Order: sequence, then structure tokens, then C-alpha cells
Amino acid sequence: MENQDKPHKRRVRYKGTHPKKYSEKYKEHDPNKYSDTVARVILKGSTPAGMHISICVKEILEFLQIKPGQTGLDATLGYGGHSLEMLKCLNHTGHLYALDVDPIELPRTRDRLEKQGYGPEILTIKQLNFLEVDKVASEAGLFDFVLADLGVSSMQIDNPKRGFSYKKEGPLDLRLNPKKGISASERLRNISEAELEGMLIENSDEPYAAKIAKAIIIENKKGKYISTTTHLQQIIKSALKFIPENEREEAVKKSCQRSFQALRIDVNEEFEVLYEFLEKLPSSLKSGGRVAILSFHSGEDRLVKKSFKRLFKEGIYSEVASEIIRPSKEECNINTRARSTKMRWAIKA
Ligand SMILES: C[S@@+](CC[C@H](N)C(=O)[O-])C[C@H]1O[C@@H](n2cnc3c(N)ncnc32)[C@H](O)[C@@H]1O
Repeated sequence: MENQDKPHKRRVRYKGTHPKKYSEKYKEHDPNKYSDTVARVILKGSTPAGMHISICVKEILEFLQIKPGQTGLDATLGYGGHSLEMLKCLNHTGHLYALDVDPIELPRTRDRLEKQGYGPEILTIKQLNFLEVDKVASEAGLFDFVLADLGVSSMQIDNPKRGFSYKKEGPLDLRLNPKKGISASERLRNISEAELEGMLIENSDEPYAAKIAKAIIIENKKGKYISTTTHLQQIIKSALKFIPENEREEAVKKSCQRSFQALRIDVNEEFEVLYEFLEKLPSSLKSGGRVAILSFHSGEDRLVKKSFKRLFKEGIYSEVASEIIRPSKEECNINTRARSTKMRWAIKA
């Protein structure tokens, strides 16, 4: 009877036989109802829309050696895949704290984990920047284990409204928390050519930084401020016109990837935040406490490596990874986003 009052809501229609746009992938957005479709997409080596496939799960669990009764921190909750695996190890005794700055995905993940039986009695989720790790530790007590899986989730990259990908038309935002700070578009509006060139070099080793910075500033001077992902992509494309045609497509793709990464690092102050987190980590860990960090580009990995090495020399860590751990070939085949992952770990003295 009830249904008679409700108007029937038609699902979004798409052209052709398969949905291509993020918003049209209604089956992938509902993994509980359409588990077959989701499994098929994963098998094909893709990440279903609205999902994130956790990386190096086996390697992380092997290292963290989580036991029931322990207290841990997932500094980067994301889709909650790593949290879920860590919660299974706790076996309903102990506590997991989980942080994320993203106010859009966090409530979805909280709901998902709660539906799987992980509520506030075992899991405390906070919308907080992980640079506040010390504050969380003062509430939770020192941690037995900490995981940080840096960067962005697939849900964030795939959602065109967030502006993380040059491949999809959307506002040039790139903030992990769109309610805080300024968008990438605003940042580009008020930047000088020298600062922009420096940002592209420092954050992502962009070889055509000078040319791209110049092209963006010329566009600003014309009053054509860059407000969308595709506008920025077009500017990069025209700045690289001097590259021979047979090499241009690949070069533009790479420069787009690097430039978007550089802007993302800048608007989210990712290096400053990571540095502060690494400084505060040891005093948030118990003696014997373990930390694993997954990073996705050389700038991040350098910071982790330097911090772990220095604190090991100072006797603050008793052991640190001597080499980077990488996901297996099999994992990279299933999940192409795993290919650039570098894992490092440390144990508190
Ligand atoms: C790679 S994803 C994590 C995926 C997660 N491990 C999983 O299995 O689903 C990274 C997440 O960290 C969050 N993040 C990035 N920097 C952060 C910071 N400084 N503080 C808190 N969360 C952050 C992002 O919003 C994103 O959701």
C-alpha cells in the first residue's frame, strides 16, 4: 500500500549498452545488491565506481601482527578496506580508531562498517587530519599499531565533482575536504608564474613546468581563469604543442597526471601534514608499537624514509624497513592503482 503513494523513481539512463559515466554505474554503486557485477569489474582489473580496493593488505597484516585486545589507528580510513581487515584481527576485543579528512566519503564508510557489525564499541571514526595523531593518542592511549595509506581513494578520483582527474569534466577543486581551504582553481587564480613553476617541479618533478606555468599565467592575464579539469588539460595540451606529434599524446597525459598531483599536494598541504605526522608518530606509539606507511610518489616516500632513518639512528625506533616493500605482480595485475605503491615500516623502541 505504502508504495502506491511514492512516485516511481526511474534510474538514470545511459546511451549504448554499458554505462560509461560515474553517475550511471548504478550497479557498481550498490555492491551489496549487485555483487556479481562488482566482482566482474574487479576481475577485469578495474575498480568499481564508488569503491576502493585496498593495497598490500597481506603485507600490512603480516607486519602489524595485530592481536585481540590491542588498540590501533587507521590514519586514512578511505573506503575502510584496511580498517575492516584490522578489525577482523582484533576479533571484537580492543579498539580501532580511524581518521579521514573527507566529509563526503567518511559517513558512507562509517555506515558500511556499522552494517558489517563494527560500531562505536570497537571502532571510533573521526573526521580529523592525521597530523592530530597526538590528540587522538591522548584520548585513546598509546597505539599498538598505526597504518597510513597516503593520498586519495578511488572514490575521490572517480567522482567528477571532486576534480581529481583530468580525464573527467568537473570543477578544478582537488581538496580532500572541500569545506576547508581553497580549491585548486582559486589557487591558480592568484599564483605567480615563478611560484607555479616551483610547485610543479617540487611536488611532481614536472619537466615542462616552465612552459605549463607560462601558459596558465597567460590565460589568467586574459581573464580566462581556469575553473574546470578539462580547461586545465587543454592549457597543458596547448603548452606542449612543441613536442613532436608522435610523442605528444603520451607526454600530455603524463604532464596532466603530474600537474594534477602537484596541485593536489599543494592545496591539501600534503608534504607539511605528512612531515608533522611523522614527527608526532613515535610519541603516539607504545614501546614495540608498529607503524606501516603506504606512499604513492617519490616526494612522499622520501619524507617517510628520511624520518624513519633519522629516528632509528636516534634510537627512537628499534627497527625500520631497510628496503621498500612493493605489492606483488599478481596484485598489480588485478589493481593497476597498486603499481606505484611503496610500503615502509618502523617499530618503536
Ligand atoms: C588511499 S585512501 C585510503 C584507503 C583505505 N586504506 C582503504 O582501504 O579503503 C587515502 C585516504 O586518506 C585520506 N587522507 C589523506 N590525507 C589525510 C590526512 N592528512 N588526514 C586524514 N585523512 C587523510 C583521504 O581522504 C583518503 O580517503
